[in-house]
Amino acid sequence: MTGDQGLPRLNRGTRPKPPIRIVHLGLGAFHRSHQAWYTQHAGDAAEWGIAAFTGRRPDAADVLAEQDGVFTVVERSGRGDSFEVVGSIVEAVDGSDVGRLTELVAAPTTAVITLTITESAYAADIAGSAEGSTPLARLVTALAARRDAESGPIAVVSCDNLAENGDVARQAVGALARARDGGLAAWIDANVSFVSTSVDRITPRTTQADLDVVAASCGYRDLAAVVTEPFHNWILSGDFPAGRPHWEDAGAVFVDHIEPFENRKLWLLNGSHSILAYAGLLRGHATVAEALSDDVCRGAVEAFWDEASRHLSGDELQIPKYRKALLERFGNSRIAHHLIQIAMDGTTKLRMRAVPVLAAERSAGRSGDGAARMIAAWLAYVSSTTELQDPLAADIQDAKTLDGEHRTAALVALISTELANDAATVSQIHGQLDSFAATTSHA
Ligand SMILES: NC(=O)c1ccc[n+]([C@@H]2O[C@H](COP(=O)([O-])OP(=O)(O)OC[C@H]3O[C@@H](n4cnc5c(N)ncnc54)[C@H](O)[C@@H]3O)[C@@H](O)[C@H]2O)c1
Ligand SMILES: O=P(O)(O)OC[C@@H](O)[C@@H](O)[C@H](O)[C@H](O)CO
Repeated sequence: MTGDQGLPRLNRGTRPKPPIRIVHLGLGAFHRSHQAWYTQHAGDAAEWGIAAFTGRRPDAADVLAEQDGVFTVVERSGRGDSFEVVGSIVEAVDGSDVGRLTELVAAPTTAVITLTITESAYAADIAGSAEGSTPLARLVTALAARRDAESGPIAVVSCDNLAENGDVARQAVGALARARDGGLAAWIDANVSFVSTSVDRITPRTTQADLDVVAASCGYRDLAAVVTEPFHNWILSGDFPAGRPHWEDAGAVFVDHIEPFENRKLWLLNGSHSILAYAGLLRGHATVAEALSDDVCRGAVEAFWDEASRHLSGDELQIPKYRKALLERFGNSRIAHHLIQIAMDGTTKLRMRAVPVLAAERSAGRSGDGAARMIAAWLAYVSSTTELQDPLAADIQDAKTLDGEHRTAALVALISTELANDAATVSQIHGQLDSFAATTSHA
């Protein structure tokens, strides 16, 4: 029992309600701590309201709608918490309400569509979603309405942890549009700008304990609060043909070439997160901070970083400083970032976090042992559990019916067929399976 039942519920009160000019798909914790926060901190925030749609369930929209869209961002550092009410989301909608999505995307006043639909949602859509119930299928329906309304060009901004996320979104949306109507695909090609971004702000799932802290500290009940680290970063590359908020006022950076920044973040931060997730869970840890304090996990992270750093060139990347900052961010034990959350959807994530580094090291004539160990940790982890959330969960279970190196090859194939076809790489990964837990069985 939280003891906060007598407190008033957070509501908008006299806070301004900017007009909707941004539509967001994937109303999760990260959208609230990142894009909504940046929009609130733009100098022209009064002109930019967000209508945010959930992905699979209405819950987050229901809770936020009860608060007229406002919520608390708790910035949690090693020293303490600070609280800020964010009001940039002005409408929270159940994602299944395609009518409202269509209406908003078709409006000429809407200029930007942002996405945090998870990495797997792009692949699922590429595979085809005839029933139109996935976020990108809904987006294509809404873009068709924008074309019909002659409301002009618009920007789609992927904020998911994917390499070249703008291009991935373009291809997925394009494939879906072509399957429906070639004319629509051509219109999208000519009128929709797909912006690539690198997004960063560690934001774990909110817990009841977090909500209790907000109630005790702020004197109101907020069921949509998010807890995040003070650090925030947003690098964007691409055009905004209908305008955008002045996000640079909040620290966003616009660049011509995003790839080095994307790789730095995806490999050094997300890659090491994956190592800590699988190795840490195998070794009995629950959070990032706990896993990092284990020398075996920390050693695996450092070895992977050494390899990845060789393929991240350019003074502007400031790799030593970035690595040092990551150790501090991961070590913030006041943020309970649960490894089990990071461990989800491993097949999709490792394709971007381990495979490119392993391939680059191999091409340079080195072993790529650090990257191979990330894959080995994933393999050992999926072998040790039946509770998996992964788009290829059924294939993982099938592969687990095999033994020894056959099993390893079958599991590696779910991440990269090229690696799986290379017997030396399969043996290399197989040989590392016991790196993290002697008790795990891979027979
Ligand atoms: N949380 C972070 O620290 C963080 C940081 C950087 C980037 N991101 C990116 O943001 C994404 C979302 O993170 P979050 O913390 O908000 O997660 P979340 O679980 O809180 O929210 C994700 C949203 O996407 C929807 N969704 C999830 N899977 C879906 C699917 N397969 N199809 C359709 N909709 C789906 C959910 O319903 C929800 O609306 C991540 O996958 C990642 O790509 C997160
Ligand atoms: O969000 P995911 O599931 O892609 O990855 C899990 C974490 O690595 C990720 O959320 C990081 O915390 C985040 O990318 C930091 O900005």
